[in-house]
Amino acid sequence: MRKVVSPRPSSHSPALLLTSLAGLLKTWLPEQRWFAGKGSRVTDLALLSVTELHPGCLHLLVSTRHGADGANGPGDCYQLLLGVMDVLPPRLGHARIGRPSEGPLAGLDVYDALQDPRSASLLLERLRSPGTAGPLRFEREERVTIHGGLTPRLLDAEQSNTSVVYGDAYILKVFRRVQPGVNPDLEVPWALARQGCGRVPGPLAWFRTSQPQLATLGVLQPFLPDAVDGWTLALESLAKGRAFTDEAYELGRATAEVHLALASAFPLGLASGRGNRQLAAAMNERLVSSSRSVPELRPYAAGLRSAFDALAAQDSARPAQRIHGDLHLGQVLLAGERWFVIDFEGEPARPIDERRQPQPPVRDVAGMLRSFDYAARSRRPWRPEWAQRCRDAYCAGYARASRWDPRAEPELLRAYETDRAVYEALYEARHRPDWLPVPMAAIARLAERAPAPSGGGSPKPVPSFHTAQGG
Ligand SMILES: Nc1ncnc2c1ncn2[C@@H]1O[C@H](COP(=O)(O)OP(=O)(O)O)[C@@H](O)[C@H]1O
Ligand SMILES: O=P(O)(O)O[C@H]1O[C@H](CO)[C@@H](O[C@H]2O[C@H](CO)[C@@H](O)[C@H](O)[C@H]2O)[C@H](O)[C@H]1O
Repeated sequence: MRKVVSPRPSSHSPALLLTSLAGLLKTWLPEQRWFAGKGSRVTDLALLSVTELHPGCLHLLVSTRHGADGANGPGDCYQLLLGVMDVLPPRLGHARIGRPSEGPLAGLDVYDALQDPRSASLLLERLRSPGTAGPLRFEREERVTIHGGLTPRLLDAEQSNTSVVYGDAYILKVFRRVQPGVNPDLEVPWALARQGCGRVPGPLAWFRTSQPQLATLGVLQPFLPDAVDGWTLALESLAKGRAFTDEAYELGRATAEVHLALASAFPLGLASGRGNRQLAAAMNERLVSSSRSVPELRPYAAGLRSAFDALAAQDSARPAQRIHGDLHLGQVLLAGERWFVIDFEGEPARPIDERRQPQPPVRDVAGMLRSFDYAARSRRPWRPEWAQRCRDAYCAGYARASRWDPRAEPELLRAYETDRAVYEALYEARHRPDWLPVPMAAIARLAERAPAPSGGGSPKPVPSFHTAQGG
């Protein structure tokens, strides 16, 4: 008979458990979408904490170094929930990580417990009743009812984290790459909910660890059951040859409303401390460090720098505030006729302290403008005019709600779009190498192009994503 095995962490030291798990995890981790080291070998792996969540389910924080980091890189921390059984039933076959040949778990099946409905349900129960488990602490909003007994399903989305949907009521995002500090995806929606901002689903419950340092591990939010994300809608509009300008306009308005709420909820930045020269210098530094990992960027470095130089040459200092930090079409959901903004984590590769710094809101605007370009370029025929119309509508909607039209400052937009495209090139090289041609097409254009007065202009044709892939 199959049985659930309970490898009690108290009886097996992390060092001993590692003898069972190191080999398996070194193979499994690089295959995961959320692992920041696609295609490179995990060179070092250590267990930072091990907690038994329930019999047969271990909560692990592991630190890894992979080939792309180099042997002396800082390493990354990942959150894993591992199930252990003597024989995995076929219904969980897809979740199998492997069977260790040595150590305390030798001969047992180890699997990704988030894909096991039983473990996912028990996690919801933990979140419903505040308390601790070793270094883990589960907390929740006191004033809301969180229902139990809902059927869990793993979200089948291309994600940086792993999300479980319970019934049609809640969505739990389990952060995979964990960094010390309060995750902005808890901090920001929590603060916006207190502002009464109706554009963001507010957190209902969350869990964190105190070891090896304080870090947010997961957030439960209301699930918007009929919502469709902006990326899906944009691709649909392209496929059907439909305009997306009404949606883009409303999205611009929603972005500006969220920015206004963020400006009230958090302290504003010192504009003088983030003058244009400093902003441009930081962008240039990111270009230099990204070019180390993405050699494809190197031929364009001088041209890209000219975008940052143009920003540095401007006199006015930039007002700064908390922003979304990684705004794109996949981070907005249309429910009925209303846009919601989700995923305030910021750019997941950056340190949390940096992501929490006030920034000029144009950074989010640039992220969304780049996203229209991504959508237009992700299928054939490439539709630059579709992206241009979306840009104009989005900026007009933004101007309507905020009284600032991003198109009025083309140098500013070019610098921020360039910075975003450099980030995207690094992101794609690490996570989805097949997609690298998409930001690279923009890199080629931004490196050559002086900004057009409307912030638009006809980009030079470059191979589309599918052409680049040979599709
Ligand atoms: N509150 C929600 N209601 C409905 N769907 C959601 C909600 N939050 C997230 N999603 C879905 O989950 C996907 C991934 O969420 P996201 O927070 O962007 O995770 P990640 O950071 O892992 O990419 C979204 O694209 C969306 O489809
Ligand atoms: O996982 P997150 O949503 O936190 O964001 C990361 O992954 C995104 C891809 O899923 C990536 O976005 C890039 O690709 C999108 C299309 O898949 C496109 O809409 C965005 O404009 C483009 O930046 C994002 O950069 C990354 O942080």
